[in-house]
Amino acid sequence: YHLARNYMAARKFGLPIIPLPVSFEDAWWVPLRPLFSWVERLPFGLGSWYVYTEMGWPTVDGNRTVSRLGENFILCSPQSNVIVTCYPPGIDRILKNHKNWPQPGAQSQLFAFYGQNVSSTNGAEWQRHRKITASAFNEHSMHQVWNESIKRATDLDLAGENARTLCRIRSTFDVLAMEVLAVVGFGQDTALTTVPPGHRESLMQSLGFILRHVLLTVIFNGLKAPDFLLPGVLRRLKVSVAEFRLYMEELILRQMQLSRKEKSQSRATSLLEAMVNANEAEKQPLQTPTARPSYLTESELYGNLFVFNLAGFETTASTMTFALAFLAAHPDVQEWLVEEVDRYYSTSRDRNYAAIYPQLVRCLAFMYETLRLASPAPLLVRSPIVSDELPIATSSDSTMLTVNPGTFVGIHSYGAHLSPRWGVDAQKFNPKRFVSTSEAGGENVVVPETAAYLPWMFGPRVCPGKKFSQVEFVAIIAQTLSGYRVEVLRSDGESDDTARARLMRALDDKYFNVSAHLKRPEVAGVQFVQRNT
Ligand code: HEM
Repeated sequence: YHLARNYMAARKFGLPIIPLPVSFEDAWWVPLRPLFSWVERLPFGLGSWYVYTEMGWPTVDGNRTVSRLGENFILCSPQSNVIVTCYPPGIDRILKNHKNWPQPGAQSQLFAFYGQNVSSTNGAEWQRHRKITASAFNEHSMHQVWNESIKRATDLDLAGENARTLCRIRSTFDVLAMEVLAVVGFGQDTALTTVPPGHRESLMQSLGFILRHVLLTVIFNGLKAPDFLLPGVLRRLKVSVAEFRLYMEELILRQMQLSRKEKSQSRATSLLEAMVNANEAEKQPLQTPTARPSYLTESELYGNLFVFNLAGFETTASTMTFALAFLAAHPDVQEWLVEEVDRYYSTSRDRNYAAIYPQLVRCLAFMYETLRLASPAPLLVRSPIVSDELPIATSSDSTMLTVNPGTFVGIHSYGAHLSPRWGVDAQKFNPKRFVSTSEAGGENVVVPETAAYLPWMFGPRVCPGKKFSQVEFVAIIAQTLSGYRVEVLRSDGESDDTARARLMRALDDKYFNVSAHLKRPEVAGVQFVQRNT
């Protein structure tokens, strides 16, 4: 009945409709979905709906559905209608008017199980969270990101462990990105992969397990059942959630002690310090909320700490994994990058951030292109508070669609990123598309005007870690390429071409879970070859 009702409503939009028996919004479907993967193999396309029933389906689908149905279509399920769009003027309209187009409830609460935070809130609440946390992302911390990333990349034993599967590349950069975040964001320089006294899991183990099972965490976190009644995965999840909370408690306690000791010294405020200070402000008596707009409650402190922990390393590690694989598969691009790295980075004595980072335009363009093809954020769902006119493209022309509150719009980043608007080579890896050269020969990163590009989103709610991730990525790439050539890992007797084709197939086979992951990262890899040998 609900499906029929929604289908009738969807028809009024005059867009192609994909009917679905279930939706990624159905909580009960989440744990059951893997059991139904056989549906996809049914004849006559009977199971073609299956791919759309997980939240990050564009990671798997790429722009296949867009090529078939156009830049706007509707996913119609018993739960709701989702108008999918990758039409640049439509995306612009939503992201630039974020106040009227918040994330709908269920999606926004996905990462709020430790408390409300900058990503789970909207309106004035969001502004409060954002002001406190974004203040720490200043040029001083970018210096730190640069130095720390170079140091950590130098410490990777690429000469010793020179052959790494993509699985190993991912775990290497999971840890590296987390280390950089821990030092710069939280002032913490401790081992993240060992289990310290008083703990049952390492920090990476507990965070990794929560993120792998994030939807189960959302659904079952509040469950008060005794352990012996829980299946193994939920028992382990309980441990990981408690363990990660303990890590956050220790971090906050250490920061409070440090703040007391260093009160008189003037130095830049770290992200953690800004959050702890805001929590201290909340505890001050006799202040009305209007008198202290900069405050975080205890649970909001934990909520934000968790969200920065996950947002700050997953996305970067995902990007690094795809980037190194693309690099290995495209030696010509690598040569082009090495030219820049040798000119500005390898020859510099002090590797000063302010002098060198702005010169590494090609390295940044390389990040842009990696994120165009392998975005960690495939579908951003929004819903208007008051009715709004959404520009859409139909098969014959462009027009406006009235979208009422309660209707969801899904911004399809893969559709936007792989659109023919990027040119005939839209499906190909080509970082040069992001570089413009001035008459004097200077190079700059530019996004082609006709296309929509939103790996970090844009508008007022753009990712606050955008520059953090750019500086980190460029530093790691420059440091790596200054010492190594990155090649495709070949099996015994395998030709270069066969190995490259195998690598590219592995890269095509991806799925979404918090960020982009490879389904079979163990079947291909890269090799680091020292450049001066
Ligand atoms: C390649 C790296 C990164 C990419 C592609 C990326 C992408 C994104 C995207 C698309 C969003 C919007 C999500 C949504 O609204 O649903 C977002 C939000 C966010 N990102 Fe990033 N991010 C990256 C790195 C980082 C880093 C390094 C940090 C922190 C150190 C960070 C912190 C955040 C936070 C806190 C939000 C929520 C902001 C808000 O809602 O106001 N991100 N990011």
